[in-house]
This record gives sequence, C-alpha cells and structure tokens, in this order.
Amino acid sequence: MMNLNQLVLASHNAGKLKELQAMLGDSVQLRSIGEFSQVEPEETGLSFVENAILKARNAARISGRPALADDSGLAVDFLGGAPGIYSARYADGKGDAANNAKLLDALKDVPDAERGAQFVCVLALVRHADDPLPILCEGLWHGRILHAASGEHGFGYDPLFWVPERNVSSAELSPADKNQISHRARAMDLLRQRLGLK
Ligand SMILES: O=P(O)(O)OP(=O)(O)OP(=O)(O)OC[C@H]1O[C@@H](n2cnc3c(O)ncnc32)[C@H](O)[C@@H]1O
Ligand SMILES: [Mg+2]
Repeated sequence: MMNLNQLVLASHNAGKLKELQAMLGDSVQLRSIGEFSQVEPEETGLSFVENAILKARNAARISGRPALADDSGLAVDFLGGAPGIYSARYADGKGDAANNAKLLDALKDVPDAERGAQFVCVLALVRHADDPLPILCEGLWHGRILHAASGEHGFGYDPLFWVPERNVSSAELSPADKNQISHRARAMDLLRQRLGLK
C-alpha cells in the first residue's frame, strides 16, 4: 500500500500527538504537521468526517507525504450534540479552560440523568493530497458531564468527562488507561486493523 514507517499527523494539538503516538508504538513514527507549517486550515466541514479529510488533505499537500488527521469532539445530549464539531472553538478560541467553563454553565442545574455525552473521534488517512479513497475510522466513548472539573491528565474536556466503567473522570485516568478505552483508542484500533498492523 504505502510506506507507513512514518506518517504526518495533521494536527496542531500536542495532546492528540502524544496519545496517537503511544497507541501506535514503534511501528509508525508520527511527525507533526507543525514541523512543516504553523498555518492551521479552516475547519469548514459540517461533520467530523469532512473536517478530518480536509485536514488530512491539507497536511499531505503541505508535506508531500501520507497524512493522518484526527477530528474529534464532545457531543452533549442535553445540548443536542453541541459543541460537537465546534468543540475546540466552543468559547470562541479562548482555550480549554474557557471551553470547560462555558460547558459547565450551559449545564448548570441539569440533573445527572440528563448529562449524558460522548466523545467522538474520526481518523482520516490519505496517501496523497488528492487521494480518492481516504481510509476513515471512527470511535465513540460514552460518559457523563461532571458538575466540576476533576483530574490533571489528558487535555480539553477530560476533567469534565465522567467515565462510568471506571468511576473516575477521564483526566483522572492514567494516560495508558485512557489510551485503552477512549474514542481515539477505538478509532485507532480500527485503523490498525485496516492497515494490517495488528
Ligand atoms: O484540529 P487539530 O489541529 O487536530 O486540533 P484541535 O484541538 O483543533 O482538534 P479538533 O478540531 O479535532 O477539536 C477537538 C476538540 O475536542 C476536544 N477533544 C477531542 N478529543 C478529546 C479528548 O480525548 N479529551 C478531551 N477533549 C477532547 C478538545 O477540546 C479538542 O480541542
Ligand atoms: Mg481543530
């Protein structure tokens, strides 16, 4: 298929790079698109799939190499699936802390039973910028939104995401544990199967 010893990761998010590289182990080395360009493409798609493909194509074009993109986010039931594809920009680009504060505010006084949410991850792999057949893999992770932040690991909304199967927040899981069960882990599992890496 393609030489997969090395892949360009179409992401400027250091948390994703760390998690995805840990999942891949030594078999594939991820190089951040940040090594090639600091310009982030506008995520104009209406779905995780469209944005993942858009980012992967952009990175393949800039680097001239096969590229992997991750488009992910948090879909909250009570908010009709918001912030969803807009998760990174929920508080207008003010960052993780502002995103988390806005989410807590939006769910103020909402009881536990209505605080269900899922993390979504779509991985897109393109062999080159105009690849007509991107490989797409998705993963979901069901949980609940806490009433206050808890935990120091991870990134983004992790301190607010309660993991029912472990009785802790996602930011209280060790990185190794999160990488076993997260939305990203599930998507990566499928990708490794598709690539014959497992
Ligand atoms: O687009 P790139 O450059 O990859 O980086 P990004 O951070 O903008 O990534 P997305 O556009 O895919 O937005 C995903 C957002 O969803 C949230 N998110 C995704 N996965 C998460 C995880 O494992 N834990 C916590 N928050 C997560 C977090 O706020 C991310 O910024
Ligand atoms: Mg983004």
